Amino acid sequence: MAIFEQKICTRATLPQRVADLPQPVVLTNGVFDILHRGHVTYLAQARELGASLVVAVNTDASVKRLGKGDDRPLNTLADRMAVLAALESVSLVVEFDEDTALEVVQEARPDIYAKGGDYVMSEIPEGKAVIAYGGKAVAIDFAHDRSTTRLVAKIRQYGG
Ligand SMILES: Nc1ncnc2c1ncn2[C@@H]1O[C@H](COP(=O)(O)OP(=O)(O)OP(=O)(O)O)[C@@H](O)[C@H]1O
Ligand SMILES: O=P(O)(O)O[C@@H]1O[C@H]([C@H](O)CO)[C@@H](O)[C@H](O)[C@@H]1O
Repeated sequence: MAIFEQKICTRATLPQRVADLPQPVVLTNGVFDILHRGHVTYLAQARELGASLVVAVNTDASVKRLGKGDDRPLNTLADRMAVLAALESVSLVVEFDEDTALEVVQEARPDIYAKGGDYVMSEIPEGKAVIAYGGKAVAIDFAHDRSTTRLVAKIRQYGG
């Protein structure tokens, strides 16, 4: 196992692993199917909001329920988590199988919850939960116009 894979933790150990991190802790969540420049810039900015960054990653079954396409995710949960764990900005990676990361937020109780600017914090369950217990919810503006879905379409167009 590569050393960075030690950043991957189970749901059962999440509260203790979060408590052991340098504080304050930022948490975000998402699919992160094919990592692109938008993602890595966004993750670096999220990490800068605090001293540690936890990334909660959708399981393959929960990605299917999001309706991004029958063939998504292209990368398995294990691969998506390993790639995220290898990033300098990321402190801890955990999976979640629910439709939203609300329960993960409630278990980890981060000081700050971050999401890309395509979400309105006061409208999503994770954002509402963090605000309710006195934490901060931050929407980070897109610095680069990129998307995994568009990358996949481009590869298919030129892939023959
Ligand atoms: N270009 C971008 N700039 C900044 N943040 C982004 C960008 N693309 C996605 N994000 C953020 O990264 C997280 C994971 O996004 P996601 O995996 O849905 O990326 P995506 O490229 O939009 O994927 P898809 O095209 O499959 O929907 C989300 O919090 C989202 O807000
Ligand atoms: O990568 P995505 O599609 O931005 O990630 C989704 O974010 C949703 C968001 O947190 C609003 O609740 C979440 O519900 C969904 O499970 C994906 O993580």
